[in-house]
Amino acid sequence: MTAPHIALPILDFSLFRGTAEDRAAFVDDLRRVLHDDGFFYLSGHGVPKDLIAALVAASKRFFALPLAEKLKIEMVKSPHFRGYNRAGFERTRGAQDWREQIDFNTEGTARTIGPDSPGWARLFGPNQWPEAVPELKEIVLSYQAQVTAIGIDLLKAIALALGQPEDAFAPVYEPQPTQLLKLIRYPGRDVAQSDQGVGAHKDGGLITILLQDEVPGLRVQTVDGRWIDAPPVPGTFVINTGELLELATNGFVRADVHDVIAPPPGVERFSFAFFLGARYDATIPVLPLPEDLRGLERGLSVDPLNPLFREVGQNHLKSRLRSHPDVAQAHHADLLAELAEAVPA
Ligand SMILES: O=C(O)CCC(=O)C(=O)O
Ligand SMILES: [Fe+2]
Repeated sequence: MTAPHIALPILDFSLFRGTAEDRAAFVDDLRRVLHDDGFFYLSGHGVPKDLIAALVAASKRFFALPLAEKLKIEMVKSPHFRGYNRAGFERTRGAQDWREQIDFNTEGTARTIGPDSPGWARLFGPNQWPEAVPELKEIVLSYQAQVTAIGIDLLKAIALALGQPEDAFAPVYEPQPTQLLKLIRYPGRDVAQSDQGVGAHKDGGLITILLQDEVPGLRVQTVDGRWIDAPPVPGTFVINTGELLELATNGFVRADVHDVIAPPPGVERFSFAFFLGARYDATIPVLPLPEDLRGLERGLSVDPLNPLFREVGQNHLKSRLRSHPDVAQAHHADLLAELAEAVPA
């Protein structure tokens, strides 16, 4: 088998943590990549190999459990959109995604909800942890902490690349960013009822840190509309910028459309997607880019079927309600009515 062609750039994060000269070189490369590509591989990230191996192995143990065991933590039991979903139970633009997954977010306690609480206040709460794979909790919390630290460092590098002070994004993520982590298994095309592993979409947060196991399937749409493959490269993460960064930079930073094609019959694919997002009560400002970069802003592409809100909590809640109609019906029917008014079908 020949090695897959790697079309996306690879950046070495150890440079950003190195000498002043290395750091400046990393930031220069990053500026170009953010504008031209929106997606890149990150090597030299420093997350221990053992922790990654433990996460992959524990996740595979979970997905190999009998369905009844996995359903003990089914997402529909959680008003906070945490837990397990069977393949075909999540939707992108209304069409079924053929992947099973567990969603975790920042471990917390539910807020008391009153008539004046914003809808997004319902998103805070505890995760659901599988009793049958008890080690998963410690591994997930430790991995989540590691990728959060990388994401925050990357946001500092991005701020510098945009001619801002390195803490320019701190007001939207401090003291507690959202930390959505999805452990994902894509069954082969013998099980999937279409080739949609996950349908074409942009990620909604600030930055996504994706760990791929061994099977390819991720595709990215380039600025000229072509689709390119982003196969796994050992020792790297795939990084992509989300819609909040596109909003903050008036489109200087690309948030690329991407999808996942279901694997061939009999083959399963595993991936681990971490979405670092802003605080739910934050509003995304437009950064004052330096003159030379401002000339390269692309503006925002407005999709009437998927309006983007600068209010982070409202944005995130909208995407959760649409992706998980079963959870929405079971716990948030009142919010669905409001959403229908805001976004005509
Ligand atoms: O599984 C992957 O490789 C990517 C998943 C993805 O794009 C997402 O969950 O937003
Ligand atoms: Fe995505």
